[in-house]
Amino acid sequence: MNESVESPELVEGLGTGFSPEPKDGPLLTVTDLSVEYDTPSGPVTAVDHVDLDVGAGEFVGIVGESGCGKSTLLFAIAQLLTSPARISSGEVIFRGQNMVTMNEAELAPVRWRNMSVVMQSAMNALNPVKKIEAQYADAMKAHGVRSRSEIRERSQAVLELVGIDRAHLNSYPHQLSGGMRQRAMIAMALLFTPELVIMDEPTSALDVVAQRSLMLQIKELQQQLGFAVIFVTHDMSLVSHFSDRLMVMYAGKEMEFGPTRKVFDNPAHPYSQGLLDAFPSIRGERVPLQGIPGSPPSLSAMPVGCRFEPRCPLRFDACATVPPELYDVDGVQARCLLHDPAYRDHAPVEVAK
Ligand SMILES: Nc1ncnc2c1ncn2[C@@H]1O[C@H](COP(=O)(O)OP(=O)(O)OP(=O)(O)O)[C@@H](O)[C@H]1O
Repeated sequence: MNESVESPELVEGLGTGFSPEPKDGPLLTVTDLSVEYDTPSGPVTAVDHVDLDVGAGEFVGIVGESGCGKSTLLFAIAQLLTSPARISSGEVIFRGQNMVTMNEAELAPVRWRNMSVVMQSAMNALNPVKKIEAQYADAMKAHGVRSRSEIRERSQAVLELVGIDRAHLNSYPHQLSGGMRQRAMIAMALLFTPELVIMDEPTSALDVVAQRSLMLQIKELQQQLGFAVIFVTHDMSLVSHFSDRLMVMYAGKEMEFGPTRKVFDNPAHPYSQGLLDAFPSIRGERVPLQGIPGSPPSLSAMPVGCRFEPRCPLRFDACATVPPELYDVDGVQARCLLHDPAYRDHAPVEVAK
């Protein structure tokens, strides 16, 4: 968690919607959350009984390969799922209220004001035929801000907060560079200084240099304004220096969840280790990269034991039949039988190449 959070009142033009006092308990508690997609051959489970908590001002990263359910989880948290997806179990308690049982009218004031979402691509999220200022104004009007001077003042403040000159309020999205567009979209998510900003790979369309600079800026804003972040990415090294805690997802389940440093320094799950080996580190020595052989299972044909078993270099017989629980490994939760006292001393079998 961030220990030195400045009051957002210090940021000119942004004064409301955020309370810097620590709250009792987590800001967000997700319990037993499952999401199903209805398909012609029956429902498939993309998010499978996931638990997650996020504290006020905390930065939580969610990593995993494509298709492991990260975006579906984010959309389920923000109550933005649309058919054929639906929440089939669980709760999303945000600021003491269960968002799963709230209707659209109840959710509307919470979204943006208290919780906002930054999508993968600004080109898809921003309206290409409207100037930035008009898009910010629409968002504020939809949340009851009527004063033109307040709208202008806030729009300028958030844009400058992300390092873009206020003159660009007059620009169309295509007149901005890719990095600026992503920044403009993040600025839009900060119009009401929410307590939680949910980010779905906001840097994925950028080159490595722009990616790094946007990450630094997100972290800086987070520390300045004190909001919590859930940040989804497939690139584990990207969140390594920014997140307080890290959740590693695979095939709809959390495989490992704990303080980022611990997960990086000593991954408790072979899948986390595989992800770490698959991406170059932003800093540090150069080592040959290794991918994880094979691909994630199909949602309609999940392995009965551990979902990672078919690809796991440390698998042993029981992994094929016994679904692992989450085990506590020195303050990190890991879903791997290697940490079950009954199997801990089990010798891994040789993996067929
Ligand atoms: N409309 C749909 N119908 C059926 N299955 C779907 C549908 N949309 C997504 N899925 C499946 O849900 C699973 C989770 O997808 P999701 O997009 O949440 O994964 P992700 O980890 O965010 O991937 P990415 O990094 O590529 O965005 C995938 O297996 C995907 O094929």
